[in-house]
Amino acid sequence: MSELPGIVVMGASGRMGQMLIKEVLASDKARLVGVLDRPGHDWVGRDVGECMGGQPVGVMVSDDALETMAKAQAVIDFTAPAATVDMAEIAAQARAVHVIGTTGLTEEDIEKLSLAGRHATIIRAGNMSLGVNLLTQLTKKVAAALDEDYDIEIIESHHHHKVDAPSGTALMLGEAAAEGRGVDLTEVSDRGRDGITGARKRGDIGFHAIRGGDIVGEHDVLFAANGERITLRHVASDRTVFARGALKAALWGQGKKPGEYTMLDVLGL
Ligand SMILES: NC(=O)C1=CN([C@@H]2O[C@H](COP(=O)(O)OP(=O)(O)OC[C@H]3O[C@@H](n4cnc5c(N)ncnc54)[C@H](O)[C@@H]3O)[C@@H](O)[C@H]2O)C=CC1
Ligand SMILES: O=C(O)C1=N[C@H](C(=O)O)C[C@H](O)C1
Repeated sequence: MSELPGIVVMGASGRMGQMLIKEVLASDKARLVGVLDRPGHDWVGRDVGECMGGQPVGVMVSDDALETMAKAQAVIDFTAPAATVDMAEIAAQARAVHVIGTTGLTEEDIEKLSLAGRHATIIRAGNMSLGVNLLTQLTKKVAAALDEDYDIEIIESHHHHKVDAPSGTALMLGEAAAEGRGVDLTEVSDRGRDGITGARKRGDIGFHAIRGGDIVGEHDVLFAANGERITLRHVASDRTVFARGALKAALWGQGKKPGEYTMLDVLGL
């Protein structure tokens, strides 16, 4: 039997699920041992290679997470909040690393994941790309160097299918800016202004979401003062950057102690 870590991909039919399956199948460091989709999905029971329009790969789409996870060393999960919270318990039971890319999680969801993280290895990030994780560090540094004369606004753009706002990445960047400034994001966050809002409050961090077409993911962090502006920008033009990061996280997590980790840990940033 192969010694390579066995990976399960959750949300097989999704935009990210399909990217992840291709990434794992192409890897010489991991093997695809299972794929999951939600009960009732028409891919369930069929070979995932064929579902994706190619040759069979010998891995059937399942809706039975418990059974599928028994073979796995890691599960990569880019699905929806309720599915991710349910999977956290199953991954912990299976002693598999749980790599979470799902965004739109509530505080309550995050608390449940933290409970699971007491006895499981969880790696979670609203964006798994190297570029965005580096950008969080740059954002923190710039925010620390500038005072509140510089208004911080985070502008994100995504495809028209995206269901959550602000994006997970925008929230990561907001957290980084707040940390750099030494403030609590929940106290300064100003989301999507509309109507007679009054003048901008000094020290606020603003969030704005654009949704349209097939935009993969674009994020600007604007520092605007009287007389000058700085913009830090990341543009993702291909979802492979997220899939590559997620697989790296699944491999990095092998043998790590239970706990909650981020891509900063994985990338050593
Ligand atoms: N952290 C990161 O780097 C990135 C995160 N994302 C996030 O990943 C998530 C998914 O994004 P997309 O692939 O664009 O969405 P999508 O809607 O194309 O795919 C979601 C998939 O999850 C499946 N699913 C739903 N409930 C399930 C369950 N109980 N069990 C198994 N599968 C289930 C759906 O059937 C679907 O195949 C979103 O939250 C998105 O924001 C997306 C890209 C990058
Ligand atoms: O839903 C998406 O597509 C993306 N979601 C993540 C987010 O919410 O930031 C990451 C990336 O921007 C694509």
